[in-house]
Amino acid sequence: MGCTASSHVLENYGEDDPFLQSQKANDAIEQSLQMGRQNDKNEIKLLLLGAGESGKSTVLKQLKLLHKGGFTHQERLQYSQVIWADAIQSMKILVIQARKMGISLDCDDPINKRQLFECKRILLKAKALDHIDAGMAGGSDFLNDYVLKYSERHETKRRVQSTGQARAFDEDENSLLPKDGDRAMSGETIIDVEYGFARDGKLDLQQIFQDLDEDSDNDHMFLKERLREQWQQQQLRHQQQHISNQDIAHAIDQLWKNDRGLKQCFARSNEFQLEGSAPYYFDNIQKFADPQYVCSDEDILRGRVKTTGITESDFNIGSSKFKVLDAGGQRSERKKWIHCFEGITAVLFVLAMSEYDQMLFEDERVNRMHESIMLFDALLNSKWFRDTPFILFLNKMDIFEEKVKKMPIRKFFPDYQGRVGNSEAGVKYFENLFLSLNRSNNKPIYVKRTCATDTQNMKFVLTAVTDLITQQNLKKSGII
Ligand SMILES: Nc1nc2c(ncn2[C@@H]2O[C@H](COP(=O)(O)OP(=O)(O)OP(=O)(O)O)[C@@H](O)[C@H]2O)c(=O)[nH]1
Ligand SMILES: [Mg+2]
Repeated sequence: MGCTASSHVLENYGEDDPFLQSQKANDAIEQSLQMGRQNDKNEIKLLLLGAGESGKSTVLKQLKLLHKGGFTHQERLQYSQVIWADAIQSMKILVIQARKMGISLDCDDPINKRQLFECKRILLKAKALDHIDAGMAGGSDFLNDYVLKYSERHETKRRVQSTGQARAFDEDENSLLPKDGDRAMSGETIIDVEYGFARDGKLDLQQIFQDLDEDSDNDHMFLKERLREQWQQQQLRHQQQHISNQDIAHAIDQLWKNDRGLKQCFARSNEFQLEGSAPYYFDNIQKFADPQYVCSDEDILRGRVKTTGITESDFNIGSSKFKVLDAGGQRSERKKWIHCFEGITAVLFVLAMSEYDQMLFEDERVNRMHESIMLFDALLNSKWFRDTPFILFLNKMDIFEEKVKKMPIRKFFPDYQGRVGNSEAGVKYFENLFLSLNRSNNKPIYVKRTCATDTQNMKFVLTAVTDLITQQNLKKSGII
């Protein structure tokens, strides 16, 4: 109506009349709004969902490699810091867990395995934060995550932070309000208990002892003892020889290659929390030790930076515009999911197939595969996605295929009838289990087997998936 009326009225005005000028401006704005609405309608919104560590961000990284020319220099520098710190901490975890599990280590033998004993001494003395640029690694986000991951003291906190419920996500808007367990860690004293670091990088042992003394938990006796040792060591610290990155890399390399106990411990790493890419870090430890090292594409795909919140990335794929939303998958992140549920063209659910024998990082009482089943069920049958197609990525197939040879699926899923070691039977079992959760007759689920760290595999899969979604979208909007 505005258009006809205004063109009729306009005939009575000269070109430079202020009224005419303002009408023209209004028309232009209206036209651009309409175009915007049209573009929004044509834009494909793809939402990446799944449990923490399943590989969502790795899928997004592959999309960036395929359609955005790859990673920035800044990202490459960030990952070289993060990976070096994770490599040091992951090897320490193996030593500590081996002791907890009663596995005897070659490196604990100062007489017959003198060299390995010395390597272990160097490793345990090294403080990862001393050897990286924490600012470049991601600043306070990195430090928060680091403490949560590597302080024994935070095992219970992880659970509290995750809200402790087996809930998938909050369908109820009211439940989006912060709860007791949601307190951000940033307001608290951040101390890496094991290595005695306060947030500002200074040792705050007095505070640590105070915290531990208040805590009557006997589990902390071991920790207290270790802290006392650390404290004594700190007194000597300035007189001690500086440990170089090369010393640490050499120690990790030797321990990884030659300590039989550490190998046994690694074989049981489903019983504790260890970075999935730790073997990759250890195999390539020399390059990560170089402070000038700039990460390759493969390093970035293997590296792990937990997603906090929801990130949006735009891609032009063929003649379509894609907006890809990547959501953090850990429990504490899921309350944010509901904010991006509207107007989604397709949900891409990433499942880590290899994690059928592992427990959640957020709650070590819960099996990761069970968590994914519960999550997929809740999302697939939610009111938000009644008419939304789902794509299910059976991810981490490379690890799964190796793992099924040694770790029987039936141990964790008693109704599994397939042969031990038969990966095809295992994949079919989990695929059918997930497909059986679909309570709608007309909602398609497309399944793809993936190894998100493999660029060749992902190029093939992602091309097929983006083609499929584009076709579906064109059909839905009546264009074809
Ligand atoms: N071997 C192997 N590693 C994988 C695969 N997919 C992902 N990873 C690794 O798994 C780790 C976690 O991957 P992310 O992509 O960060 O997981 P995420 O789902 O985004 O995790 P959140 O952000 O916490 O929700 C990274 O170290 C990846 O390199 C895979 O198919 N094979
Ligand atoms: Mg992520």
